[in-house]
Amino acid sequence: MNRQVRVLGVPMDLGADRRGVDMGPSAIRYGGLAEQIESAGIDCVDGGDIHVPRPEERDPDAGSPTPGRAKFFRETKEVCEDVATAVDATVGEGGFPLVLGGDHSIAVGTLAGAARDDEDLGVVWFDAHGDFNTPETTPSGNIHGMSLAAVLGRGPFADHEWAHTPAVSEENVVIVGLRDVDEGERRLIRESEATAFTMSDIDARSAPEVVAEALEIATDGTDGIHVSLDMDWLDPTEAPGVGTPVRGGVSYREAHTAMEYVAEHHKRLRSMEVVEVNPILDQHNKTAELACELVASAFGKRVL
Ligand SMILES: NC(=[NH2+])NCCC[C@H](N)C(=O)O
Ligand SMILES: [Mn+2]
Ligand SMILES: [Mn+2]
Repeated sequence: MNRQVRVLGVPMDLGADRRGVDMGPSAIRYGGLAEQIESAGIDCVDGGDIHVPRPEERDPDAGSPTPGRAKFFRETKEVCEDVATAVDATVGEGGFPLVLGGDHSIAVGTLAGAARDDEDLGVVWFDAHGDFNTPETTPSGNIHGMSLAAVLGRGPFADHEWAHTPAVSEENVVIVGLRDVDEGERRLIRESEATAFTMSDIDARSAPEVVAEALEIATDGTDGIHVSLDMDWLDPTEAPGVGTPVRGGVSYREAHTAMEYVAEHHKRLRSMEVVEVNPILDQHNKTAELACELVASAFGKRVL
């Protein structure tokens, strides 16, 4: 990577059921983010945090297209618009936005800000989950389980300009590491043109092979790629500090190798986010520290 990295914290917990994920950005900074990025030989500045409404300022049903089925819709929109503005400015100045969550709903803002009207953007979504629910299919009403569907303009998100990012086409979207999918969400993923590599694919073919293909799909015919790293992609033994852990995730080494492959595409890399770190559920900040290490690998840090 040859650009200056600008760190942007988003202490967002509106899109998730588990309070504590709002402390993710501090935990990641405290876990040594700046040092790790600098050890990869990359210049880094901290752009501070985006404001997230306090609990007493929130209304769970305001603005939701289906009341109760997309909780904190209005507040999520406001935060994502601010994230988009900051990411857009960073990209515009030739910097590289690294967005720290917070829950995965912030991806809506990151992608809106990273995208450019006349360009196509590829997305690699490292996650145990598809985040492909819509307000019609969600079992929880939590927007972090809908963020990818929102970006793609699925269901009622089609009518919401802040969420739907037309620069991202389904054929350039790849989910990697899928192992927990809801009933209605399964149908949406199957019918979509997005590619989903499950943990079974990784078992059968190896993580490096699957990740290499995912990057190929996301870069093929696009002008840049966004990498979205949900820490629950990893096995909970490595990353216990997440709100929705699922057994059977990738190992520590597989995750590093994947990020090393990401680094090989540094010229196409437009933006990255690391989400779902919840220090309240963590063990001695292990998950946040791992997040910092993985970022360094994605930015080119190597063993030798
Ligand atoms: N970004 C995440 N951790 N998403 C978890 C989503 C869980 C579940 N599929 C839901 O819709 O609520
Ligand atoms: Mn996710
Ligand atoms: Mn997840």
